[in-house]
Amino acid sequence: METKSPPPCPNTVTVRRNPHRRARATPSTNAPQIPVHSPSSTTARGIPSFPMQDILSIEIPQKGQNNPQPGPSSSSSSSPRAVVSQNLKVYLRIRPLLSPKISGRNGSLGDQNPRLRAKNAWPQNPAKKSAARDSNSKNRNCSEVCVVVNDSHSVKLSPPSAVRESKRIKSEVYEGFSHVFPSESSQDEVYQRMVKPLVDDFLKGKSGMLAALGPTGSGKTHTVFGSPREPGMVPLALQQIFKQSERKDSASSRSFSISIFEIYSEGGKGEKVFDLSPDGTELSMQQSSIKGLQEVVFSDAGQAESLIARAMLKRATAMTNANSQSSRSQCIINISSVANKVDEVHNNAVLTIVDLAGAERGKKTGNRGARLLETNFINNTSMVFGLCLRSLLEHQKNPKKPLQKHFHNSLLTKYLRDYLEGKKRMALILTVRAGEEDYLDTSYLLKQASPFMNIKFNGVEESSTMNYNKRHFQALSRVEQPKRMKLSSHEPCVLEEGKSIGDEHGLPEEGLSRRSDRVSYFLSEAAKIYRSDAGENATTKSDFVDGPEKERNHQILQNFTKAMWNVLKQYKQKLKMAESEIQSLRENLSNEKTRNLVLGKDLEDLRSCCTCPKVLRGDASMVKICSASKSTVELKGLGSSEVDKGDVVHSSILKASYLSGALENIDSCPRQDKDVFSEVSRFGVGVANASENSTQQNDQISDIPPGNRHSTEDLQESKYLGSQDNFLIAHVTDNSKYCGMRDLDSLDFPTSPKEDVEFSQGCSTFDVLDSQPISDTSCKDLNFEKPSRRLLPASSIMPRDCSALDAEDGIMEPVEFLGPPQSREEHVTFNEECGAVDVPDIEPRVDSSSKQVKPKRRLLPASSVLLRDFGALDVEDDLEKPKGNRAGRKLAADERKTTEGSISLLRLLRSNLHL
Ligand SMILES: Nc1ncnc2c1ncn2[C@@H]1O[C@H](COP(=O)(O)OP(=O)(O)OP(=O)(O)O)[C@@H](O)[C@H]1O
Repeated sequence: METKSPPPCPNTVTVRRNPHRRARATPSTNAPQIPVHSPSSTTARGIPSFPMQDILSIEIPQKGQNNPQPGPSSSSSSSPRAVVSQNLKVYLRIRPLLSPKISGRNGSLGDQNPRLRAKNAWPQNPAKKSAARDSNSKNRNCSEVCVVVNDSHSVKLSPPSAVRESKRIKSEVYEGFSHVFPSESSQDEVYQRMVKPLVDDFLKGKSGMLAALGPTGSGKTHTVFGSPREPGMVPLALQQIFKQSERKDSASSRSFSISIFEIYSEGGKGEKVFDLSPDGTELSMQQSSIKGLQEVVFSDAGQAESLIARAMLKRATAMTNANSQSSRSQCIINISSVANKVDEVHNNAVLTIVDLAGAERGKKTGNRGARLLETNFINNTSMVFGLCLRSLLEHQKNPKKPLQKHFHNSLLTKYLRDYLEGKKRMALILTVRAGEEDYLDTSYLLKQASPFMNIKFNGVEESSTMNYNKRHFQALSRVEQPKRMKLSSHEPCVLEEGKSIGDEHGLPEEGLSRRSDRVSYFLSEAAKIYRSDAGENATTKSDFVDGPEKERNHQILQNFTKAMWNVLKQYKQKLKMAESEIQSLRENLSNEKTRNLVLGKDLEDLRSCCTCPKVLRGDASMVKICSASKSTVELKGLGSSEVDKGDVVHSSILKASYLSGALENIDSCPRQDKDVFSEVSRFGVGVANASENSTQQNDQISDIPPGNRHSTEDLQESKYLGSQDNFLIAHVTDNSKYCGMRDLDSLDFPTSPKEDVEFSQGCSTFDVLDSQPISDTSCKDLNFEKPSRRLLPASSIMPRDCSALDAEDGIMEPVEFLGPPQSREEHVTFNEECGAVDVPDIEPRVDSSSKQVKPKRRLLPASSVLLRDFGALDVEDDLEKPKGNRAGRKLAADERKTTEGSISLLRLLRSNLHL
């Protein structure tokens, strides 16, 4: 280093990259020495100039910006709060101009060696020679060095005189560097200031990255890897890592792994990733991670260094005019901490060091062909790298400006995406050569990279810590996974655990259902989580969080746990309530069962006491007799086709449907139905049959027992007014004396359990199910004696006048069957005055259990109206009409014909009754 100040350069212009600062306070007495090369120094030789630059840099701490004071302490970032708004650290290292000795070693730089130049110089006139020597020595001082260190944070870049004069380019000052390492800086000094803080952080569990940028031959590889005599940052870092690790007791001794790979474009044909570790092969990249990358675990620095040395031998290099051993690839080294049970808190931190291939200019390197294509790849990667950082900077300046996705454009930037997007902390080391001929490269690099020092890592530390904690938690979860599975698969263990918690909190443990066990399990899990979280936080936060924050986190966790506990308590309360509800329901059920048994017994007793005919026993038939006032009386009767089963009360009364069908099939009917038929037959009433097979039925009338036969033999006409399922049939007998209840003889008894017969006005209650034939025309309370019979209240209000059922008068009530006996309730309606009997739809059915019940009850008001004045009807005409819809399928049509049928029926009645 020269001790003389250079002559003042009149054209010097200071370019400020950072905003101007205010005047500073009085400089401290121990201010750093003014750099001897300071161009701003206009003072006389020997008098140091005012250390303005240094003072400015000392007092420039901006809000939210880390103090760029040199020294390990400034960047140690021991306090995470100081790191939160840290700026990107950009260091600058100036490669020394090669001494003759060194230049001899490096032939490619021979042109820089004055001695070699002198050697190759043409023989000159001694006078001229001495003049030239003087001139050269003067110019060399100025032109040989284009970069001059202003202070530890700034440099002055001076263009070569030729360029300065021709292009009027002025000197520029680049400031704001975290530290400028002058050419005489040793590797160790660089390490101490630049890398040691990163390694310290790494050992504390924080990831970090250092990338070396610079033109080819500027000393990146030298800085990163060094040489055996001058080990670089990687070997020094490894040494520190193991030194620090060895200092700790054996219990906490940690192991580390190294992965080293390169991204290379062979002949510029496309990027490839090669694993540089022993036995490493070509790799592929997925997203931002490299698949199959070997991580070599090592236990001492020596192993690691030998691994690095072997990797360097594998790395792609080539000789160029600028560098005899120029790197042709981007090399990435990852040093990772390996999981250790004792020291889990430091897991997952990665220290990444990147040695980029130096930007090249073809003119300078002399590369051609494939080598030139490599140059393109190298320059492209450098450019993309710079674009990513520039985009990040612009995004930070103006958040509205989206972060560009430049990282997609190269594998290196893809891999380093998190760093290039400001998600992880990184540092840059710019290497430059100070030679005159390096001015353009140096200028380009400084212009490109100096703004990067304004990149901030706001909140990165926090997020880093969070990510770290998250990863740590995930790692713990992964570790704990088998344990939990084991617990869940071995329920006794879980319950035991829950038991202890239950004991602790007074939880019930006995007599609880499986749900309660689960609650206990959840409680125990919650307690476990709480305990593990509390422990984890205790260990994790102790490293990163100071008192108040720790206290706050503790509060949060405590509150969360309280809330969770409350929820669990509520759940327990609900569970208890549900259990008591279940208990009461169970009690109710048992009560009901007992009651049911008693009732069943009573029923049995009643049945055994019952003396009425079987048909009546247990039946729940109903007869509804409508009065003029529409009051209905229901007679419940009796007889159950399912008596034997004892569970369904089968009702049966009058079923004026499928008499024929029933008769024909009477033998196949259930016993009780047969009884019904026989009972009904005593009424001796001819009734219509609505079944489709009426012809057949009529043919088989002869099969009817004599006691019943008269009712069907007297059939003069059977008119089908309904379909198979819904019909109205009128039967008229010659015997005008058949009337009222006698007519019911011909009704088909439904097998449905419950049937109603409604009588119109004038009918009293009558119990159809008397075993005796009804001879009394008075329908007053047709009360058939039977123990199980129940009269509905309506019966009491029934009119006593049952003129409509005057059997003496032989008034045959039209009987309407309005539907199949689907229903267990059927109605026979006797219309007012003339007592039209409206019987609900009855379907011919032999087996009562085979069909669904479908009540269809139809009252035909039109019929009753007509009945009042049926003298006006032309009965004869209707007698000529067809006998009904035998097809019986057109339900709707049949229903429409009901009125018609009624009319016909009335006509028939009229003719029969000689009205
Ligand atoms: N600070 C330094 N002190 C002594 N020698 C150095 C220094 N920096 C670089 N050199 C030497 O300069 C030569 C080129 O350096 P190096 O290979 O590290 O450059 P580079 O930037 O990696 O170039 P490339 O990008 O082409 O790989 C090497 O021989 C190296 O030993």
